[in-house]
Amino acid sequence: MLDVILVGFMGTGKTTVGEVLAANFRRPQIDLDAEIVAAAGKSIKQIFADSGETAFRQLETQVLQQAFAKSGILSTGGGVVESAANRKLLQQTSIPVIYLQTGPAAIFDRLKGDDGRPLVQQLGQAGLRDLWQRRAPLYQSVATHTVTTDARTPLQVSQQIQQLLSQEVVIHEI
Ligand SMILES: Nc1ncnc2c1ncn2[C@@H]1O[C@H](COP(=O)(O)OP(=O)(O)O)[C@@H](O)[C@H]1O
Ligand SMILES: O=C(O)C1=C[C@@H](OP(=O)(O)O)[C@@H](O)[C@H](O)C1
Ligand SMILES: [Mg+2]
Repeated sequence: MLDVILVGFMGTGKTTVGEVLAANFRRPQIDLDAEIVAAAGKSIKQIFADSGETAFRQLETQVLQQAFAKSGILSTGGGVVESAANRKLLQQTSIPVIYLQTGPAAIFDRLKGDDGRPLVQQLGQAGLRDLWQRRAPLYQSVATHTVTTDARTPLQVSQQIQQLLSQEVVIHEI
């Protein structure tokens, strides 16, 4: 069974924090982007270039569905909430869904030199901000908890998630 699912915009730290949590809990990390790359046999940039975003989203939904049969820490990609079917899966699960929330300025700062995210290049800073505004309520709609990351290191974010998860267990035990 999955322990926790991380959602949030690009650059909020889902992959990095997922790695820390996986190491701390001694659990596997499942990163949807890595699963997509493995399934397609090419990079995300190349999938977007060869087949377009729609094809990428289809693969993303497939690997999300498959991930629910696995164990560990699930790091999603920022666009996973674009699909209503994906949102339904995330809303219906009993697994905690943590929204890593970071403001657009900090996100752009983290990603401006990044070459692996096609949408960062396509949209630029203003376009990313618009996408952030449009997606923010979608992340809220699937999340059981929200953790802000602007002024926190990945280690601090992980510690806060661990604290939330330990409270979660206590609540279930009561
Ligand atoms: N809390 C944080 N503070 C500062 N930089 C961060 C933080 N979390 C992640 N980063 C950096 O932001 C970039 C994107 O992180 P990543 O984990 O790939 O995000 P995501 O998977 O959400 O897109 C990386 O360079 C990472 O080191
Ligand atoms: O937000 C998005 O639409 C995307 C986010 C990326 O994952 P990260 O959120 O891990 O960067 C990756 O799936 C792809 O570049 C598209
Ligand atoms: Mg990631």
